[in-house]
Amino acid sequence: MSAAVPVIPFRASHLSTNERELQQFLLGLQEKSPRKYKTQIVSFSLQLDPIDPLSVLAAIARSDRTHFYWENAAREEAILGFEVAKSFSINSGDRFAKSQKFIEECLDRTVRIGDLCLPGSGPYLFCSFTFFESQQNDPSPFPRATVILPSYQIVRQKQNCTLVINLAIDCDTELQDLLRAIQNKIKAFIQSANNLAPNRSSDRNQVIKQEVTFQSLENFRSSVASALKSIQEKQFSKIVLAHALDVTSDAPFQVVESLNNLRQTYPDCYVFSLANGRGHHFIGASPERLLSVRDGELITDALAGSAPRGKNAIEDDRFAKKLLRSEKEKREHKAVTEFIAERLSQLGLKPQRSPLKLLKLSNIQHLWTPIYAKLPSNIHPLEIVAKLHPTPAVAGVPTEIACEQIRQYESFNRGLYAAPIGWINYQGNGEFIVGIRSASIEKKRARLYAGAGIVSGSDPDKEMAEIQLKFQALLKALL
Ligand SMILES: C=C(O[C@@H]1C=C(C(=O)O)C=C[C@H]1O)C(=O)O
Repeated sequence: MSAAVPVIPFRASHLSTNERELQQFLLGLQEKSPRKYKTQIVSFSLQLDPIDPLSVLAAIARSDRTHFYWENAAREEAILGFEVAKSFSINSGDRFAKSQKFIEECLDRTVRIGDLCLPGSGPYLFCSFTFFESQQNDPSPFPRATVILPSYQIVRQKQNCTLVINLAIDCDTELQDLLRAIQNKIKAFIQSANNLAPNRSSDRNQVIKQEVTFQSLENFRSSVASALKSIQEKQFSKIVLAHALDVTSDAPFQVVESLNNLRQTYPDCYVFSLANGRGHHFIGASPERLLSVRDGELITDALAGSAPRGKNAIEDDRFAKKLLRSEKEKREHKAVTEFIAERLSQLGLKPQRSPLKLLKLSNIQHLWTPIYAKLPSNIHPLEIVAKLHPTPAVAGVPTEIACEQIRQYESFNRGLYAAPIGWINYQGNGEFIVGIRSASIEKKRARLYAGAGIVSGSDPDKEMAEIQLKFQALLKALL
């Protein structure tokens, strides 16, 4: 559907002055509504004075409100979507193809108005998928596939902010009431979104830390030892085993404060939060990009092989050199690069690998190979997600056997841990990360996840130290 352009209040602060024109436009749309769809969507992009989307989240967050938050502090990019204009979720098979169909249909029924030259303008659809297509243990609070077109979306790119309002309109929609309600809501969240303080209450930190014991990690160590035996017997060559750490606090966890901590400590990671509107959150700071598509350029990261950061530059350099030279770590890493390159080639793409480098985060460093490819417009980002997930960075080699074994070894449901989470916009650009370094949160309870890749030559004690390091970093951010 082509984008019609009415008289437009391009700035959110001027919305009320142009209310009548906007209402006329929507009325015309309502009257001429094509019969193909009962409900049409109007996606309205406006310039917003610079605002921190996390402070808007602080202002609007409520346990019954769905949201999607995404930030890469180093790139000075943040995206917030909240409330639901249109959504799709399934718990059955073929989830990537069905999600793609929903997105295509949703965009087909959307009329885009406003200033579409603004960065981050037009509708974005937010997606999450569980690690496994079928869940065995307790059901996850997040379905196996969820796609949401939010009612409100704020995108910040450096100092530019864009507000997108997505309105679902059918012949019964009372336009005047709808427009008034929107204006009141926008006024309210802009007014109450103050800058966030740079955080941290050390008392709370104490409370949580005291309750956490790492005893259960013994099970992790014995799983690693047993997996190593199977690797020796050549049942598989790599497996990524994870552990879930349950933490309770005497007060509800503060999601926005935790996100604020995460973005300050991990500016190079993707900080994210998903709220399902029923009190469950999934948050984290992931260093691993499953894919990024911008104007026909695809980037995906092979990230596997780890070492701690040193206490000073000399020690750090020693750890880095050891990591870059380690045959075992390089084997673990190669399993991922080869898998990604092969899967992209199966889609007819020509992947180009960058030379091996290090990704240094504040607590850990990883072997990292960015992989690039030109992406023709007939390949949807979700087709790539379907092809790549799960990579050997979070599952193993061969994939199917590793996944079967993961189910045997891990007594918890992975849910969204290590699973694809991301967004796709109307231009076909999008980004997905792998949901690692993450926690699911419900009121006073949090479940933290951490995993490590096991190959021949892995040492159970070192793998245990690696996941302990990952847990400690997350615990610190949760306050
Ligand atoms: C599985 C996780 O991380 C993965 C495992 C890594 C490793 O074992 O070296 C490194 C990066 C990630 O691909 C996790 O953090 O939970």
